[in-house]
Amino acid sequence: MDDIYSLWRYLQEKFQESLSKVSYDTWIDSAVPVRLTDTNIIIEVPSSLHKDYWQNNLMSRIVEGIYEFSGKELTPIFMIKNEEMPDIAKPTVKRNNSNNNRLFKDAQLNSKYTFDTFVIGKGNQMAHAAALVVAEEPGTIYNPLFFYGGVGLGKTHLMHAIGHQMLQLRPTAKVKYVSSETFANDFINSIQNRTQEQFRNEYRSVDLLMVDDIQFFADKEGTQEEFFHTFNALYDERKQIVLTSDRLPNEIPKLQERLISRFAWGLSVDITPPDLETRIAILRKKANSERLEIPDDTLSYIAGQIDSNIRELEGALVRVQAYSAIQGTDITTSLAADALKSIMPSEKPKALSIYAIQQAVGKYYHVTVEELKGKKRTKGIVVPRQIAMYLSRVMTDNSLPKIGSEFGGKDHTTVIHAHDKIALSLKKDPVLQREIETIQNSLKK
Ligand SMILES: Nc1ncnc2c1ncn2[C@@H]1O[C@H](COP(=O)(O)OP(=O)(O)OP(=O)(O)O)[C@@H](O)[C@H]1O
Repeated sequence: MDDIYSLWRYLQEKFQESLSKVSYDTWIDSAVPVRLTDTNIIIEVPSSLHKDYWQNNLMSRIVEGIYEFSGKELTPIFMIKNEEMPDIAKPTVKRNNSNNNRLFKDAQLNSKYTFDTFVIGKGNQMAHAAALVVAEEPGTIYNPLFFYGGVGLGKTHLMHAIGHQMLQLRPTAKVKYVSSETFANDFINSIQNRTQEQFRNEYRSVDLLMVDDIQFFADKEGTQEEFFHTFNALYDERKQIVLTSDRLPNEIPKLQERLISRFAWGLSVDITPPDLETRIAILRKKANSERLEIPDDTLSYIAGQIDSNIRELEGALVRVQAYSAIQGTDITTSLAADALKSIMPSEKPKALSIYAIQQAVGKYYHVTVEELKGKKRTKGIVVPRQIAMYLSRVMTDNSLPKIGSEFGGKDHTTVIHAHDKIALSLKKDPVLQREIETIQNSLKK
């Protein structure tokens, strides 16, 4: 047989003809042929999700392609990047989807949030791949699909992309996207207006239900109850459910156990902040779509300034664009530096107040600022209080006694103790790390 590369090129062409561009880019482009033996071809893929997809959906086509090219029957073995070579896992059993023949236009999708406009990077590769699987094979493999991660990292974008892709493949599908607040409001209105049946018909007849930011279900007992039944009805019918949150279900305070366990039935994928290359690629794509001429070094400069939140990154580009329009000059790195000067975070943002930190921590852990400042020593309050003290110490320039006094007149040694305790826990507790990162990001918004 010719070498592995000619074979691979042949397979690539074959897949290029038969797959959509986004599928090709996701599955084929990310795969690397590693070795050819008498009986196998070994292919490296980026994640277990890619491996599953290959095994479930592309297996017969690749075997066929190899046979066409070489006349040999080889079995592909998929190896996950950076992992030891695995056995061939058994493909997941697929179920059939029931048909739906209503045309549904009111999906509430943002036309800009598609797979085409989504830039894939290390932090979102797995989430993107899972999103594509779900759009193409709703209700079968990953149900529910749960995205979690910090603010402005593309969770909503991916959800909408799933909706668009599914409607493109099945124009009659009924797709519904709502924020968790909309779900809660619709439910409450249906009680007030005695239209509960209509509400249930609406939510339980969709093929794809996407609910954004479900951390806001915390504290809403009745809504959780209703969502539980909506979830069950859809799941039993093998309809796809996609959810997002800023944290994992078991980290959402006051979320019912039975919901937590159901959310774990499917796949939970986190989205982490993009690295520099991805940030540059996002800016470049955005600049191209807006037909902006921006030199590469300027894009790198902007991407280097804003590192945690893509929404802010886009905001920076808009700012630079506006600045250049006002000045009537081209966009250059020095112009970008001038435009962004006032929004650049300093080492320690001095404007941040202890009160703002108390509010952010209180909101996250569902305790009041009064409780944070009070003396109650229950665990649900003590830890958030210590976190708020810790953040006041590291994110502001306030003195220890000043911080103590802002926490209901506590001694400065209490603040030192809180700081040291949280700093120590942070070293070994990834959950706490993520929680604190989320709070810090919300303070930078
Ligand atoms: N990988 C990406 N490629 C291109 N644009 C992206 C990407 N990720 C995010 N964006 C853009 O960043 C902005 C913020 O993304 P999005 O609203 O999806 O974030 P989010 O994670 O849902 O945030 P929140 O938690 O605040 O709801 C959007 O304009 C989105 O299009």
